[in-house]
Amino acid sequence: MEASFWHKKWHNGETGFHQHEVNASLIKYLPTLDLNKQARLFLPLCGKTQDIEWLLQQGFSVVGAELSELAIEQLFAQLKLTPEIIELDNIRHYRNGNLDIFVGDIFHLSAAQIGHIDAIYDRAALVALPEPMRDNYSQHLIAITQGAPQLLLTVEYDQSLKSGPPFAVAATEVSRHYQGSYQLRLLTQTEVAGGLKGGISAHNQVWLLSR
Ligand SMILES: C[S@@+](CC[C@H](N)C(=O)[O-])C[C@H]1O[C@@H](n2cnc3c(N)ncnc32)[C@H](O)[C@@H]1O
Repeated sequence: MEASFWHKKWHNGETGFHQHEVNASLIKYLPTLDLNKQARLFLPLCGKTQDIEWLLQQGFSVVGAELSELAIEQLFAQLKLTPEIIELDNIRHYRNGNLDIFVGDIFHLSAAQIGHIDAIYDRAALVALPEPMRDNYSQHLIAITQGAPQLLLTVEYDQSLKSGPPFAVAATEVSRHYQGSYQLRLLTQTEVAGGLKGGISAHNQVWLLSR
């Protein structure tokens, strides 16, 4: 997906992926990461997800990466926080208290900029990217977080029936990206009620990727 695709989506308010409730799988399965109370979580391709506010309320530090500055302006407004904005090479750092958001292309974000990460929460990030980008994304994610454990949400359906995003990511693909760095555990698989757009049968999966 080109950057222009996402900028246009945010500009036109076509953000059907944005959930108005905290993600139920995050609440249910976050304890499987066995984090301490002050842990620092990374949300790649974070948008303006409500999950950020919930994680901050639990006492965690949150780090995000997002292409759209509009999304992050909306996020800080939603949180009623004023960001300090720092210009870095190729990326802009919005921060306030326990919240750090890097605005720009995640592929420009370095391990030094992101700092220590205790765990990754990937909701609608891996599945937002077309297949050729997913190989680079998964390896980059491991590299900049030193292989921090992950809670990973994926969706599986017949890709020939619909184009992404979200893209179908099968269990075999999750293994291909991550089995070299993690132990993989499928925590749950549930049918998408009513199917994806157009009623296409689909399943959501939640993975725990641990060391
Ligand atoms: C499907 S949305 C998911 C947003 C969020 N994770 C959520 O659950 O609401 C994907 C997001 O990734 C952002 N994005 C796409 N490509 C990106 C990239 N290369 N670097 C950083 N963000 C990117 C888009 O702007 C979009 O907000």
